[in-house]
Amino acid sequence: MKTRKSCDEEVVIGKDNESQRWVRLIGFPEIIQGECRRLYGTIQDVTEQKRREEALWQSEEAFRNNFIHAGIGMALVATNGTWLQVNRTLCGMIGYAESELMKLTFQDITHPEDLDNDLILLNEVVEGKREHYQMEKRYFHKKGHIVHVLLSVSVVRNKYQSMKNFISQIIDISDLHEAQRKVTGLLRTSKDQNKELMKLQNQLTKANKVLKQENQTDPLTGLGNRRAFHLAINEVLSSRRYKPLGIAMIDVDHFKKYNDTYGHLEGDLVLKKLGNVLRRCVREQDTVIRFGGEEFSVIMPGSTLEESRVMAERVRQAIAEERFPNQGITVSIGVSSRSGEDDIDTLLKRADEALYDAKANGRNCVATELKNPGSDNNGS
Ligand SMILES: Nc1nc2c(ncn2[C@@H]2O[C@H](COP(=O)(O)OP(=O)(O)OP(=O)(O)O)[C@@H](O)[C@H]2O)c(=O)[nH]1
Repeated sequence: MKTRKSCDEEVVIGKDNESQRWVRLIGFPEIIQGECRRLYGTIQDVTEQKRREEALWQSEEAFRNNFIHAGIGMALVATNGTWLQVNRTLCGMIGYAESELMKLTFQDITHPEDLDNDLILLNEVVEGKREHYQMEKRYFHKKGHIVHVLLSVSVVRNKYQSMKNFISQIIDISDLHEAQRKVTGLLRTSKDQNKELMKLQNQLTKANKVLKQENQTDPLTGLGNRRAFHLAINEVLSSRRYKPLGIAMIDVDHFKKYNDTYGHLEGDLVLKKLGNVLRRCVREQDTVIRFGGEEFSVIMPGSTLEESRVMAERVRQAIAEERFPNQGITVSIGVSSRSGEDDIDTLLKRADEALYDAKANGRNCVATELKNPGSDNNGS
């Protein structure tokens, strides 16, 4: 009233915090003869509006503080890629001063191999297909080296929902990337080493197999040797499949004389050929062994004494009918068959005794074990 001017002010009324309110005072003085006689005006309660403004200010202040002091890189980026605002962490991460970075776009410092993917995703945000995207990408540091980052981009809109710019959060994952690279390298190396190890192991297994084979094979005839005989017998005895087990011991007749007459090498040829005849005569489940010298053996799983005798007779006949160089060859055969829980030695001893009998009976014949003649095991 004293100044005689109109007023428009916002003031606080009320005594304490709880009752205090903001009001807007608008007044016009009525001046008559230079004197202010009356005052027209309005008083509007603007407390809510004031509170909203305060909340907005506080939220902006919080965002600003977060942005500036964030431990990760943060930037506001224009839709054309220009940096609008960057924080200190981002500048430190890629080695640029704030003023230098503001003259660039994100495209300028992005690795060319990552740029297309980044632009595709950004475009999807511009087209409204997505509000946000995240990707791993590479920036070039000002000094030229690569910085691996995890980038998260969100759109910032104005109050009319139009796109204003983008806000980017950028985390330096170079250390993680390096660790990953080392782990991958180590895995590859250990994979290569494993491969090499497997190869060596395979070679070793093959070599062992060959060695084992050689260890159990008679080099002259290619038949199993005495070692193979014991392994084969043990295998049969440990299996419950075949209860009866026939053994034939086969010995060449007058072989000394053959050797003396035609020479040892010719004798070898006879032994070789005998091996082939034996192989030809036996069944699939039987095993032919060169027991030693001019002595062979046939293991007949599942064969009773009589079945073994029949088999032995077939062998004897086949050999007697076979054409050998120089002269015909005959063999004497002793047969035994497992009865009860006979062990190998007992079985062999009985077959040997039968062989002795065959020789004594004039050779070129088959004799069966004499002991326990009634023990022909029929497998039941
Ligand atoms: N060529 C050759 N002869 C062998 C081999 N092993 C053993 N002999 C011979 O086989 C002969 C066996 O002779 P003997 O044990 O007297 O028996 P045999 O002359 O066959 O007489 P009987 O068995 O009684 O019919 C010996 O002359 C041995 O040298 C071999 O690998 N090669």
